[in-house]
Amino acid sequence: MVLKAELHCHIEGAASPRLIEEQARKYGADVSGFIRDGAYFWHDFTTFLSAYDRAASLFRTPEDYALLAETYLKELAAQGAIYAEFFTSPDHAERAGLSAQAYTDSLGEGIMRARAATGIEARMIVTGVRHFGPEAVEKAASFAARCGHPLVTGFGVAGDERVGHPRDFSRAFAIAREAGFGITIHAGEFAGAESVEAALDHTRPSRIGHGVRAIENPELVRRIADEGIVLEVCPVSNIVLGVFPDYAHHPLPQLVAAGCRITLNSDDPPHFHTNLAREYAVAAEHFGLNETALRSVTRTALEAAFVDEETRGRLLSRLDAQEQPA
Ligand SMILES: Nc1ncnc2[nH]cnc12
Ligand SMILES: [Zn+2]
Repeated sequence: MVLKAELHCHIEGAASPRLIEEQARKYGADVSGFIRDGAYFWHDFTTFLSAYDRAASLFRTPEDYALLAETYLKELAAQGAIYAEFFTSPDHAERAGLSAQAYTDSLGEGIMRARAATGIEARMIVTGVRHFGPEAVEKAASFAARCGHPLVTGFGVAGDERVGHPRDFSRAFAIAREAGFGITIHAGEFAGAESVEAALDHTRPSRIGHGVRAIENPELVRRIADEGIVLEVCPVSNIVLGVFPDYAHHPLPQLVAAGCRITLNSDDPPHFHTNLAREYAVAAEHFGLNETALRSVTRTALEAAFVDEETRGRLLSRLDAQEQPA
């Protein structure tokens, strides 16, 4: 099995419907508005985001979050992943009544449990939510900068790309860069190439969440390739959310052919009926990536990971060891 790595997954979006139903029973909440017959139920990006918010509201204690992170990472390790970064959202935790610090510490506890059980290495990317506004995003960046958690190594922005403009978040990203965090921003998913270009210009990320609609502007694709910006591509998410009509129209092969560095990610796995193994299988089946190409996707993820060089070295040699014929 090809060793894998995931850089783009929202921890609240990784909660299975079953876990949400358990939480709903625990807190006496009604989830019939967004879960039916054991599956998430929404019909577009806006109703997906509201299902996401409602699911997130059912994680209210440190143990809830530790269990969520531990469960997600153990499942990932079982799919052959040796490394994972996931997006955290202090805003969602605070809206559920938990402090950002307690939230982050308990997710960190889940990471340690999963690492003890499976060896998987994981880090957290604190994110601001675009449609919660610039002040909220700046607050998330300031929290990340002062939280001092050793497993928080990145800052990003997610949420509704149709709201606001990257220039609104340049101060938040300056705070995060100042603190030495890796920088990634969602762009080029529900807005076009101009949104990706603005994200590059105003937030200077080393990675872009999705970024796939950069394909609309060949100049921009060349810039991404030349600058070595890594695209956190989420193929199944893009099809299920209707960013592209089908895999035949997904630009991943063109982006790779143009020299862009890409990784494969599940984004919000149970919402899109996917997981990391499925993303790799889709890339093999629909984009013609053979085992060597899939392994180089994992290598790109490890090279682009927001992780210390010693850990990066250890992960890369695990990948290389798999390459040597037994
Ligand atoms: N695919 C996505 N795009 C933007 N924000 C998100 N939050 C969770 N999943 C997301
Ligand atoms: Zn995402």
